[in-house]
Amino acid sequence: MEKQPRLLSSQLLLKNRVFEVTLNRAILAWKEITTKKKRVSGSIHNTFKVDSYCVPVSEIVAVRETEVDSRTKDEGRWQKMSQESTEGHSSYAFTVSYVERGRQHRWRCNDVTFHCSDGLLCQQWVQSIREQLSLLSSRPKHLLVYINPYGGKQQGKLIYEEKVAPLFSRASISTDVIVTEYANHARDHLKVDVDLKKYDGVVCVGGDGMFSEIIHGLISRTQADCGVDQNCAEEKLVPCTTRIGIIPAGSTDCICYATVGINDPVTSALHIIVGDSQPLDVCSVHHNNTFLRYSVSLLGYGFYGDMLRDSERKRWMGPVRYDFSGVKTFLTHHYYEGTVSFLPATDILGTPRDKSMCRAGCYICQHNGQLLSEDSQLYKMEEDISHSAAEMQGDWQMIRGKFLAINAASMSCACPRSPKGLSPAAHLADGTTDLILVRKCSRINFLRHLLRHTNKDDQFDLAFVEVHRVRKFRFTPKQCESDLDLRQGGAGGGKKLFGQICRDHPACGCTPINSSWNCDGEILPHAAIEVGAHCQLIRLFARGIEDQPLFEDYCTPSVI
Ligand SMILES: CCCCCCCCCCCCC/C=C/[C@@H](O)[C@H](CO)NC(=O)CCCCCCCCCCCCCCC
Ligand SMILES: Nc1ncnc2c1ncn2[C@@H]1O[C@H](COP(=O)(O)OP(=O)(O)OP(=O)(O)O)[C@@H](O)[C@H]1O
Ligand SMILES: [Ca+2]
Repeated sequence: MEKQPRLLSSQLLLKNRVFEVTLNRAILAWKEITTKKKRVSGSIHNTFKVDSYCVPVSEIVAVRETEVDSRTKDEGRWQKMSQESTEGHSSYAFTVSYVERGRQHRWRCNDVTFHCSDGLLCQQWVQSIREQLSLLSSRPKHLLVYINPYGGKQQGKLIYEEKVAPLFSRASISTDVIVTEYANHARDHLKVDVDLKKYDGVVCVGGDGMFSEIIHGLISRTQADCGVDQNCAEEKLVPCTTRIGIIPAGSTDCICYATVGINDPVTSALHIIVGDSQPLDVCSVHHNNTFLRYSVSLLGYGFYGDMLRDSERKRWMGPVRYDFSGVKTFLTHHYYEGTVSFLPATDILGTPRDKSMCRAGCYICQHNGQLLSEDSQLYKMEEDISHSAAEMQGDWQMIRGKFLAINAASMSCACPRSPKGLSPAAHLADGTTDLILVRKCSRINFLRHLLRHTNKDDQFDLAFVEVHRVRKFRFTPKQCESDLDLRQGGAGGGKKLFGQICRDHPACGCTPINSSWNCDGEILPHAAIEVGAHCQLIRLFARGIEDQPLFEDYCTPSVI
């Protein structure tokens, strides 16, 4: 690795011990060298114990001059250390706030205070660190915050005021805060009213439903500004440039959990402050060439759709509603007939059965997404051509059957209920979704499948379960299948008829013969849908789940 030139180096006091403190463009480091007496088989030896710590500049939250309490002044120590430097008998200090890693991907903001012998040196340190921080161009300075006061356990406002706002102000981030007054308030505000150029990002305090509002607002706004028609399922959507931060305060918080590794408000606030960026795939859902919704986590028909429909009536219960409705839906054991057709993603790295998972800096996402380089533009054009060629050649596969669940997971969907998620090897930004088909089976077998979401066993390694990594898929419930046959027989004309039958058929999407689609926690109004994955359409203030260190020394700043 290239060695960075030193910007500053001084001997400073920390907790009454002398440290050599150095700053370069990338790292703030401090190292203590003390002589200690050690008794070895009866005789005394002098040994050196070296305590060294370092913090990447990119993980420094802020630096400030600190008032030194006269009772704790380190004058005596300074005199011992150097007669010269303590001539004025005064002490000055500055405090650096930085990211400290805890267990299970938790981040905390920790402080370290260095004492200097003179005020000028202290100011020089503060100024130098601030200069380095100001060079970090990906950090947000001004944010628009939406708080859902009714999400999860209704703690959104409190969480923001007590845990997040103080960190933002320490990091000199200014905010405009809107507490939502009704459902879709944030979505509609973003769609039309907000001057997005004023902000470096949008933050939502709430759950997956609140996040969904934000992405609907931002994506629709971006398409409208660029003249893209969302109703056309074949349109290539324009990526949103405004990054989104999620402060988890919902019931499932799966998007936060799967992109950060934990649903913890302080951890998420710190990822926003350091200016992380994680692209995310988005699926568009259409019915009969009409746009319905976007999905980033789960599109689930059958089990998860029925569970959601039941749980909506129990909102008053808070997050446990999902467990009640989950057990009830499990006991009901409904299956649904229909046809799933899908376009497998054959030209990419990775499969849903991989043992390795999507992690921070994921190579598979980078490769499959071919981020923003000139090559990638070329690649994308070729890719588009080859996709449409594949579609025309009829690489679509079709499965007709009776299903307990049809799930499309565009990310792992890891959450506290299932830390590995619905599709553990799914990728956040590879431009695909994992289509999981659970065929009709006995209750006990379905329970085995569900239980495997919570332990190390493979939930796909069962005869009645199959999983495909796809770019697009369609579902047609049995009641609309006659139309599907027509559609395959004749190109354009069939499409019109498909819509006709679906709309006129009383059983389509609204009677108990069919299930409903759970689209990131919202019920869709139609059972017959057409889904397409859009690679890296949005960006979050996150970095993906970090690999855990091999040895469990979680006490950052990292000990060198
Ligand atoms: C025996 C224990 C089995 C546990 C199986 C747990 C599997 C959990 C998989 C979670 C997947 C979450 C996907 C995320 C979806 C979000 O876009 C959406 C919006 O927030 N959340 C939900 O739809 C809310 C989803 C909430 C899912 C709760 C499912 C609870 C199932 C309970 C089944 C119990 C059977 C017991 C039989 C005696
Ligand atoms: N002021 C408000 N009043 C009523 N509903 C609101 C308000 N603001 C937002 N909402 C709606 O509340 C719904 C649920 O919110 P949210 O996602 O924050 O919590 P949750 O459903 O408990 O959590 P999760 O989505 O993680 O399961 C969202 O669909 C959102 O549209
Ligand atoms: Ca994906």
